[in-house]
This record gives sequence, structure tokens and C-alpha cells, in this order.
Amino acid sequence: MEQLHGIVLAGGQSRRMKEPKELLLLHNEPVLLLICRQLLAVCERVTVVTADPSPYSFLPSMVRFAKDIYQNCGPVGGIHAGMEKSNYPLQFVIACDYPFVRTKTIMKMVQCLEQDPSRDGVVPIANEKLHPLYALYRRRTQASFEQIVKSGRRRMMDVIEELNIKTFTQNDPYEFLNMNTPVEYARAQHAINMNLID
Ligand SMILES: Nc1nc2c(ncn2[C@@H]2O[C@H](COP(=O)(O)OP(=O)(O)OP(=O)(O)O)[C@@H](O)[C@H]2O)c(=O)[nH]1
Repeated sequence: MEQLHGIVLAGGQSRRMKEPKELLLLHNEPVLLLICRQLLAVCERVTVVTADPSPYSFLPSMVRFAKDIYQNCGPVGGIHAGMEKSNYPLQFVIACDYPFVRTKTIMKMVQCLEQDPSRDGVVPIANEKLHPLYALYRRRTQASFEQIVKSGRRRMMDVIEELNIKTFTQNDPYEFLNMNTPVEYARAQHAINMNLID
């Protein structure tokens, strides 16, 4: 398997949640720790992209940090900065609000991309939605992320449209649960309490 770098995006404003999403507790642990643990199981390196790593002293020491090179450019800028930290050919990107990321799915994406050298990345479709912030990209795509930022655009879909992406459908009601609001956080807590998570 080609070397894999894990990038966790934690540089957002959490305006809808009204508190930092990555520090919300699930299983009595910060979501950022749960995510990093999953990534460390399959990635040779893990980088958290954030303006301020000081609240994250609970993370294992092998987790690295990066700051945005282009500020206020949203996740597109965050991914660009994360990729700058590693030349590994495969870069798995995850937003800090996907608490139920699974190593099995990451490995499935890696296999899927390795079978198809012409593709730039693999983006899952779950619950009829594309999830470009729970996705795998080749390192060579960094130039596209930079180009979008430099052209003043910020949407992940602007990058996706430029790339030769492979999609795959994954229908799990919770794995792609994205916690942007207190209601979605409550849904994640409920899923844990009801033992609905594998
Ligand atoms: N490094 C970095 N990450 C970002 C930036 N903006 C958003 N993110 C991350 O990208 C992911 C998706 O962010 P969003 O949910 O769209 O935005 P958010 O700022 O976290 O939340 P809202 O303020 O509620 O929109 C999250 O993991 C954020 O932490 C940024 O400018 N830099």
C-alpha cells in the first residue's frame, strides 16, 4: 500500500454549533481524539490543521499540527496546508465533525484509488450526498486546491469539479453523520446511547 497521510481539519469557526466541534465529548472523550485515533491506526502520519493547537494537549504526541498558509479560505485552504506537511502519495482528509469515521472505509477508499491510477481521489456518496471532507485525494491534487484558493473561490465543489474523482456509495446511517448543529450532536449522542454504532 502507498503511504498514507491523514489530515484532520479543525480550523473552522463552529458558528452553527456555537462551541468548538472538535472538543465536543462522545464516549467521554473529545471528538478530535476519537478521530485521530482512527486515523493513527491506518495512516503513517496524522496532521491536524488549526490556527491554535493549544487546546489539544490530549492528543498523542505523534500527531502533528499545521496552520493554514492561506487564511480564511475554509476547508480548501486547510487541505492545502495539510498536504504541505507530507509528500506521501495518498492524503486522507476528514473534517473534525465526522465522529464516526471508520478505518475500514478508509482502507476501502485506498484500495479503490490504487486500482485506478488515473483518478485524483475517491469521494463517498452517503445518504445521497457527496462527502468531500471525508475523502481520499492524491498528493498531486495540492496544486488544484491552491489554484482554487488563489482564484478567490472557496467551495469544495469548485475543487471537486476540477479533479478526476471516483465516487462510491456507502449507505450507513451514522458513519457519515456530520455534526454541525446541537441537534446533530444530540443525534450522535443518541446513537451511542442506543448502541447504534458498530
Ligand atoms: N484549517 C481550516 N479548517 C477549516 C476552515 N474552515 C473550516 N474548516 C474545517 O472544515 C470543516 C468543515 O467546516 P464547516 O462545517 O463548513 O465550517 P465551520 O467553520 O466548522 O462551521 P460553521 O461556522 O458552523 O460553518 C471543519 O472540520 C472545520 O474545522 C479554515 O479556514 N481552515
